This record gives sequence, C-alpha cells and structure tokens, in this order.
Amino acid sequence: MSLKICIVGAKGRMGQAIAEATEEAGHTVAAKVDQGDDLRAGIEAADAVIDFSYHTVTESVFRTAAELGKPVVCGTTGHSQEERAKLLEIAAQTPTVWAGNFSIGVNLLCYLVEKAADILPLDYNAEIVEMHHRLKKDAPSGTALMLADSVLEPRGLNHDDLRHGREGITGERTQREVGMHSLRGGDVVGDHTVIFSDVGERVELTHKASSRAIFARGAVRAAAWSVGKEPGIYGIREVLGLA
Ligand SMILES: NC(=O)C1=CN([C@@H]2O[C@H](COP(=O)(O)OP(=O)(O)OC[C@H]3O[C@@H](n4cnc5c(N)ncnc54)[C@H](OP(=O)(O)O)[C@@H]3O)[C@@H](O)[C@H]2O)C=CC1
Ligand SMILES: O=C(O)C1=N[C@H](C(=O)O)C[C@H](O)C1
Repeated sequence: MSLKICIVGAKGRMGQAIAEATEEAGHTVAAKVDQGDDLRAGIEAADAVIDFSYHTVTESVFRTAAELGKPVVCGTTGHSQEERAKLLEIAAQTPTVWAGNFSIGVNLLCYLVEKAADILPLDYNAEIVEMHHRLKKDAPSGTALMLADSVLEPRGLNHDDLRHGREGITGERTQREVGMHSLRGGDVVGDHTVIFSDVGERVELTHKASSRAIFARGAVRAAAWSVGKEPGIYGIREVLGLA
C-alpha cells in the first residue's frame, strides 16, 4: 500500500534521508514540516507522521497526531526523564512507534547485550561508549540509553546505577555502576560499544552505522506498519515481528 507521509524536521539530516527512503519504498511525501510551518496542516494531509527533529517538538507532534487520529513514528532523542513520562501518556492515545534507533543492526545489538548482561555476572563490569558527529545536540545518545536498558533490566539495576563519565577522585568502581561515555567529532554517523570487563578478559559488542539510510528505511517501514494499528506505544521489535 502506498502511503502519504508527513516528515517533521524535514530539512535536517534525517529528514532528508527519510524523504529519500519514502520515495524508495513507493510512498509519497505529503508534507514537510520545519520551524514556522503549520504542523497540523502537515499531519492532516498524511496517513502517518515521522518526526526526527528536536526534543521540545515531540509533545506537539504527539498531541496533534492523537487529535487527528494519525499514527506517529518518533526517532527524536534527547528527552529528559520528565519529558519522557509526559510524552508516554500522550503517545498511548494513537499508534506510536518510538525508538532511539531504527536500524536492524542496533536492535540486534540490544538483544545480544541483554543476553550477555544476563549470562555474565556483575564481575563483568559494563561500560557503554558512543561516538557521534560534532553537530549532535544531545548526550548520551538515545541508542546508548536503549543499550543501558538492555544491561540494567536483566541485572536488576536501574537508571540510578548509570554513571555519566568520570572525573577527579572517583573512588574504585562499584559492581553495580554502568559507565556511560559520549565522544563527539567529525562526521561519525553513530558508533556504539558495550564492554563487559572482568579480570583477565573482556567482551566487546559493537555496532557502527555508516549511513543514515539505515535509520530512515527503518522509520519508513515502521510508518507503514503503524497504519491501522490499535492506539499504543510500540517499539521496533514489534515492527520486525520479534516481540
Ligand atoms: N531514532 C533514530 O534511529 C535516529 C534518531 N536521530 C535523532 O533525530 C533527531 C534529528 O537528528 P538530525 O536530523 O541529525 O538533526 P538535524 O539538526 O539535522 O535536524 C533536525 C531538524 O529539526 C528541525 N526543527 C527544529 N525545531 C523544529 C520545530 N519546532 N518544528 C519542526 N522542525 C524543527 C531543525 O530545524 P532548524 O535547523 O531550523 O532548527 C532541523 O531541520 C535527533 O534527535 C537525533 O538524535 C537521528 C538519527 C537516527
Ligand atoms: O543524532 C544522531 O545522529 C543519531 N542519533 C540517534 C541516537 O541518539 O542514538 C541514533 C543514531 O545513533 C544517530
């Protein structure tokens, strides 16, 4: 089925990649929304909306889509815990696919990290390292936070156990803490590594993205999947039939 898609953040790096992926999949870009454009008119003209813009924009996208009964795919990252809690309530009112990373490879990585975190005891200390281009506005990346959940949940840990960088007299590393480290520079599309280190050996699981097309294709596939679904919040695993 050919869909009409509204892209929010259309002039951005991802917005442009999504326009290409939309045409490639045989769908049509019905509206391109950027700062100062009419969001409601854009969403009204489409069967589904794909938002890759900025964290402060997500609330109005979710509210407008819910009011108009249109499905949403959201790839925007950088929301605070407070923003996220509020957004989850609004997102549940319409079919919403929300993920910090729409690539198949990263979602496989999350699965593998969950298994490793479960199999390896806490002696295998987990640290997460991500690197992105110098224009990225948020840290840690949304993907790093997905990977953090993949470590925390099987180990019975929570977000209070995340340790964002280290500086000064830090004391010895505790068993529970999960280190989060963000590198920025150049044109890196997105690298993520989860390291499990014990005395004598370490296991490293890595994904490297070299093209934004992988995220864009995943988002367009999620948009096609979302049309006609019951209101609710879905992840990429549901889209891929893995949940
Ligand atoms: N989930 C995933 O798979 C992926 C997620 N991302 C995330 O997607 C988001 C966008 O990334 P990227 O494309 O690189 O960033 P860019 O900065 O290139 O693009 C963001 C776009 O959003 C626009 N924008 C800002 N405010 C508004 C507004 N009020 N209404 C409509 N548009 C607005 C910006 O316009 P202006 O420049 O005028 O401010 C810009 O064109 C980030 O949060 C990033 O982390 C990125 C890749 C993959
Ligand atoms: O801003 C980016 O570029 C990316 N953002 C997403 C994130 O925050 O994880 C996904 C990808 O790594 C690229």
